[in-house]
Amino acid sequence: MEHFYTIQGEGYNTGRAAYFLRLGGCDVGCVWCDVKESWDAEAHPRVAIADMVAAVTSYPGRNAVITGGEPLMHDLTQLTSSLQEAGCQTWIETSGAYPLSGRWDWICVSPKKFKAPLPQVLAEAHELKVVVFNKSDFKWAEEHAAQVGENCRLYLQPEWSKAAAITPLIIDYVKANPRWQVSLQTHKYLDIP
Ligand SMILES: C[S@@+](CC[C@H](N)C(=O)[O-])C[C@H]1O[C@@H](n2cnc3c(N)ncnc32)[C@H](O)[C@@H]1O
Ligand SMILES: Nc1nc2[nH]cc(C(=O)O)c2c(=O)[nH]1
Ligand code: SF4
Ligand SMILES: [Mg+2]
Repeated sequence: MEHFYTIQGEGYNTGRAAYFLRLGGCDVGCVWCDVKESWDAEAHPRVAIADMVAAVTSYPGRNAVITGGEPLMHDLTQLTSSLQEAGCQTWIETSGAYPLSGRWDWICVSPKKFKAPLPQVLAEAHELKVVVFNKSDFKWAEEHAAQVGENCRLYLQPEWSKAAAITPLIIDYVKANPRWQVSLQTHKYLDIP
């Protein structure tokens, strides 16, 4: 759908330069999704893997973030192999609703109520990033934290349109439950892509 070189704004790798490859197509249907224009895969042109890799390596950073849309609706085996052969780290942003394909250096799973994550994907996550939309989401976050591996990092991220009200609740929750960390969509505060 689009690709751009920027700073990873969210989660464990916040602040690091990364090239984002946003793949079209998602049927998860989050009411608050901040990229609804990505949902219809047919609305976006197909791009050859070699061209994606060339775009990534035309910048000095060597971190490639595959996001979407829901990137695991595509078979990512060839794309991730090609990126790694070109010397890139492969990071994914996924809801976990589809089976994992591809080879990954960092897997961020952001589970959704609208289409449940698969247990196998949660088990592989390096990072669990739960978007908090209302108070009941803290309990829901804990239910998913029980399904990840013991070294998985745990993040709570305010839903953007409710950030003013929700961020103070997240701060209190993390102070009381310190295995969780705060994740903000820092690129939106920085006004970068
Ligand atoms: C647009 S999604 C694309 C990748 C994948 N479909 C997913 O949901 O993880 C990228 C990240 O943005 C988060 N996100 C989307 N809309 C958001 C919003 N309104 N506020 C906060 N985070 C949001 C998602 O939870 C996910 O972690
Ligand atoms: N800067 C920046 N960081 C991000 N982290 C996850 C994003 C995404 O939409 O997947 C995203 C994004 O869209 N921009
Ligand atoms: S799974 Fe990701 S891309 Fe799909 S609707 Fe939800 S936030 Fe948007
Ligand atoms: Mg985004």
